Amino acid sequence: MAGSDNQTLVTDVRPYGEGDAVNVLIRDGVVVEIGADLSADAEQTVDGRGGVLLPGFVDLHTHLREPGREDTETIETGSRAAALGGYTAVFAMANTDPVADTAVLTDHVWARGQKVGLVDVHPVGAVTVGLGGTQLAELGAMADGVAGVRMFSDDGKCVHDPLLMRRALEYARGLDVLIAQHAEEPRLTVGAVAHEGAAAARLGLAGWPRSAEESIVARDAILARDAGARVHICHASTAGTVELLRWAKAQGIAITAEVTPHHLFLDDSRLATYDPVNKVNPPLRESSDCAALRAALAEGVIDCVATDHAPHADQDKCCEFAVARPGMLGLQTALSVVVATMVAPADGAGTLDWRGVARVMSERPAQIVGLPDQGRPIEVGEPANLTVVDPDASWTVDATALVSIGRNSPFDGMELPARVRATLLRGRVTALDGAVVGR
Ligand SMILES: NC(=O)N[C@@H](CC(=O)O)C(=O)O
Repeated sequence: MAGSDNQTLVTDVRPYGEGDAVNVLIRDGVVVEIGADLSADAEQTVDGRGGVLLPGFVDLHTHLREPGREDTETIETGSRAAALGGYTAVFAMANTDPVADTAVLTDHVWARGQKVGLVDVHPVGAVTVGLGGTQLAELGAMADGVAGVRMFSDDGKCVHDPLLMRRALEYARGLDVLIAQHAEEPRLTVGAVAHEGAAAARLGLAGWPRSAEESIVARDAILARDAGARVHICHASTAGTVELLRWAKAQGIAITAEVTPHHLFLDDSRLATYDPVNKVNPPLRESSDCAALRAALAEGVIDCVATDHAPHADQDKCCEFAVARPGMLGLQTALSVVVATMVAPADGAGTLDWRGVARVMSERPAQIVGLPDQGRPIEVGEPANLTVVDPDASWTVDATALVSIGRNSPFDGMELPARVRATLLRGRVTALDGAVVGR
């Protein structure tokens, strides 16, 4: 008998990895029942045996390259990677070509993401026209558009003019939107390609000092304080940034921050091969920075994990280190890297449990941008944006098997723990056992 076509049953899962396994019934995109002996005439049943049920992941920082560089990623291929990675919402950065600095473009990105239908693709609007850093973009028009843009960033570039940043924060406060800063004082990184430290010095690579990031984090915390605005720090990468965030939060400044999976895991010892797959902005730092970032994420000084998924074409990446584009793939490996660094690290000293994973990959990101239907508790009556994780799986990353068009994964060939088994967007299965499930 055909099942009821608006119902999905997820069986034998442990919400947040706690308690006994339960079945979860979803109807019309909403969780309607959770129970041990629950059965239902559902159209689709997801066998979650042994799985941990988490709220769907939310990525505040991804590059989908459409429009302009569809040879490296499109909204469709990026959405597929997101679904396979357990994501139900992603924020697509504005550094496309043309730049997403008008409502026409941000509304287009939103509409395209909805048409693909695998993940909610929220466009990030540019702070300045063309990411030029001299003239504010029409934040209000983008916020009022169909996409309802709620986050603005010149990511890839820093809004380095302090007066312009101040104005942006003042407007953002009025519009109740978020400015996300790529913290890099450009005068301190002219020609820089790697973290300024012993490894870069040995290899003859021009250095990107920690102070380039930290000076902007400190400045923007103070500007946000005086504007009474919220500010979000993209891809925090240094131990000093952690201390500045701790200070600013203690003052009551409305500052939040993200860390990428690669900055939690990889350090500048990776540079020794000169392989440009390890080139990224901000650069891979020292192992002491990685340790500080992990501790800050566990403690909540850093709020969340964001991928900074940055696909590039072979011709832009497989070339001399100094000229290669910075950036790494992240969507399909993020959960596994978070587990490898925070939940089940090799030394056995895990600092996050599954509830903590839900906090940093789903709840906090949704709260930071104010998404009402994401990062919600797993409870009856809540929207069924959900991810089933196999905590006992292990897999070897094969960059050629990832669904992004770019192949630039620094985790290629590594064996990583845990795997996303299923992703559900408003109750509809978008990924199952490593395959995308289309509409
Ligand atoms: N994070 C990266 O290394 N790359 C980003 C932009 C940037 O921040 O340089 C990209 O768009 O490729």
